[in-house]
Amino acid sequence: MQTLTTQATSHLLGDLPFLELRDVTKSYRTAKGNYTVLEGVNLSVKSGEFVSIIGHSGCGKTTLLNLVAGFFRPSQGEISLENQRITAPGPDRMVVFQHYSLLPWLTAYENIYLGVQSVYRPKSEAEKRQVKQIVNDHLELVGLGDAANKKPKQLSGGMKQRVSIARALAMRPQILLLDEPFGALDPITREELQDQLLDIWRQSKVTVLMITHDVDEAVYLSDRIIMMTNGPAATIGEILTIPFPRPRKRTMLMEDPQFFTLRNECLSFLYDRFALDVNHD
Ligand SMILES: Nc1ncnc2c1ncn2[C@@H]1O[C@H](COP(=O)(O)OP(=O)(O)OP(=O)(O)O)[C@@H](O)[C@H]1O
Repeated sequence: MQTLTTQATSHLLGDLPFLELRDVTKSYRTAKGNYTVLEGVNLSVKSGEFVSIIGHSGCGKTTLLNLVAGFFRPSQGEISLENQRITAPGPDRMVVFQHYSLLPWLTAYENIYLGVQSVYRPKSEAEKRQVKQIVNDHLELVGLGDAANKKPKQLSGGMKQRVSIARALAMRPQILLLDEPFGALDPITREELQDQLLDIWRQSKVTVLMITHDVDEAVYLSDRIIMMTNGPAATIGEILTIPFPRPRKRTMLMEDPQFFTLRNECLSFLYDRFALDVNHD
C-alpha cells in the first residue's frame, strides 16, 4: 500500500505549499440578508496535483472555484498561490466552463490566439511568431491541428471543449480550474476527453482543480477527491485519496475492486451521510 501511494503521487512537484485556502468563508448579499455559502474551508493543494470537488447541487463548488480564480474575494480567510494572496483573476489561473464560452465569429485558432496575445502582448515580428507557435502547439496538444480554421459551429461539443482547454493551457497557467468540463458531452465523448485530459495534464504538469458530478470520473482522474457538505455554510466534509498509480488505464481500473470501494465511499458520503432532504419546503 505504501509503495502504491508513493508511485501514485510521484508526479507531484515537491511538498511545498502551492495553493492554500485558509479558513475561507464566503457570504453573498441577497435581498433577504447575508447568505453564507461556504464556511471555514481549509485546503492545501500540491503543485501538479489533480484534485476533484464533488458535492450536491448548490453547495458552493462553483463559488469555491470562483474564489480561487479571483473572480470574488472571500468574506473571511484567505487564498494564496505560492504564498501570494489571490485578490484578482490572473493568467496563472485559467477557468474552463461547461459551455465552452468560445467566441462564435472566430476560428479555433483565433479563439486561442486572442487569449494568448492578451497575456504576451507581442510587438516584434519574432514575438508574434512565438505567439503563433504557442497557439499551434496547443491546438496540436489537444489533437485539433487540422481544425484550426473551423468556427465553433463547425465543431462538435467535444472539439469545442478541447479548444477551450487549449485556450486555457496556452496561457501557461499554474492552475487549471475546470467547472464540470464534460457535463454537456455524451458518455463516449466524455470518456475520450477524460483520457485526453489525463495526457495533457501529464505533459503540461499543470495543477488541476475540477468540479464534477460524476463520481466515476472523479475516481478515475484524481489524486484526491474533495467532498463538500451541504449548504448553507458548506465546508469540506472529507477528502478521499486515490491511490492508483499513473499512468492509469481505464479498463484495468474498472476491473479493480478498490475502484468500487472508493466509488462507494463517495456515493455513501453523498447519498447516505449528506443526502439531500428532498421533502423540505
Ligand atoms: N452571486 C450570488 N449571489 C447570491 N447567491 C449566490 C450567488 N452565486 C451563487 N449563489 C448561491 O450560492 C449557492 C451556491 O452556488 P454555487 O453555484 O457555488 O453552487 P454549486 O455547488 O456550484 O452548484 P451546482 O452544482 O448546481 O453548479 C447557491 O444557493 C446559489 O444560489
